[in-house]
Amino acid sequence: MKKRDMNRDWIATARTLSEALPYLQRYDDAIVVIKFGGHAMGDDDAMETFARDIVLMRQVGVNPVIVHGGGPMINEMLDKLAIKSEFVNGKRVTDAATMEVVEMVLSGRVNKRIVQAINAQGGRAVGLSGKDANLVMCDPADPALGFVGAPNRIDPGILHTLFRDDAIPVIAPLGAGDNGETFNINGDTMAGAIAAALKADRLLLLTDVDGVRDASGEVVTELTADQIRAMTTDGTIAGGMIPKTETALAAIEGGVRAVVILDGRAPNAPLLELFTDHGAGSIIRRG
Ligand SMILES: Nc1ncnc2c1ncn2[C@@H]1O[C@H](COP(=O)(O)OP(=O)(O)O)[C@@H](O)[C@H]1O
Ligand SMILES: CC(=O)N[C@@H](CCC(=O)OP(=O)(O)O)C(=O)O
Repeated sequence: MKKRDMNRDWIATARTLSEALPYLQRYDDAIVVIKFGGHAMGDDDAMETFARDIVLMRQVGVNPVIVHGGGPMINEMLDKLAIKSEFVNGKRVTDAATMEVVEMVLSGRVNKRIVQAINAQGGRAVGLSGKDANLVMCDPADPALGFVGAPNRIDPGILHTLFRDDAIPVIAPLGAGDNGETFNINGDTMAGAIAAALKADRLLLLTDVDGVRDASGEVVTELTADQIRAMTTDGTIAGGMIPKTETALAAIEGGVRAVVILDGRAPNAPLLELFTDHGAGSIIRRG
């Protein structure tokens, strides 16, 4: 069995504290940005487990930052309102009416659900979007996509303030434009941009597969930038995995130490990744 695939259930393994200590020390005061995608969110039990993991991370000295998605929840609300929606290269074409719904669902329902789940586990989560404290300013990504934003200026000051106050930032992927517009940002893009601005120690992209798979379907546990480019060119990396691997490369380029693509539905996935030798998913390292 490959190292990173081994025994996923770390909690059940009943490690002794002395075994766990080196990992805890390694991540003391580390900044770990976690992208929590709509497909990874699952039911209330999955949300509770995720929230418990995040609170534990904070308790052992990590500074977690959650950047969430919510694509499926936006789709559901657009359907109810009979607003049609389409994606181009993994990004939602966003007109003014769609933008209103996107903001309502992400900043309202999804953001507050995560905040509440973390706080119910004893954490101090604070919900915000890229519009708060000028965290993320955007340019239009592409005129054909409407109000889809490309982050151009990030001011992570508010996040450092929250770290000092023992709070856990939970960020909805929206940004502000220079002319008062609201922009919709792909969750992976947002997480990568924030991780780069913070020069994070780790960016965890939680998704609904156990890592990046090769042509034979095996998870590649360690990936290089060259491998990613080759696998994208030959079509092995496709669909929703393209924005993730692109985000990973951009984040590494921007100063993030390592990016991991892993299954957010697996119990305790973020803890397994940080606090075991075998880790979880596919890792892309800087340098
Ligand atoms: N090489 C690959 N390895 C793993 N998943 C891949 C690969 N190529 C494409 N995919 C697809 O990418 C999906 C993950 O992207 P997406 O559905 O957008 O995730 P999320 O909603 O979590 O952001 C996987 O479920 C899988 O169908
Ligand atoms: C521009 C763009 O596509 N924005 C996304 C934002 C939410 C998101 O990224 O959600 P997941 O991570 O759950 O896919 C959208 O409108 O769906």
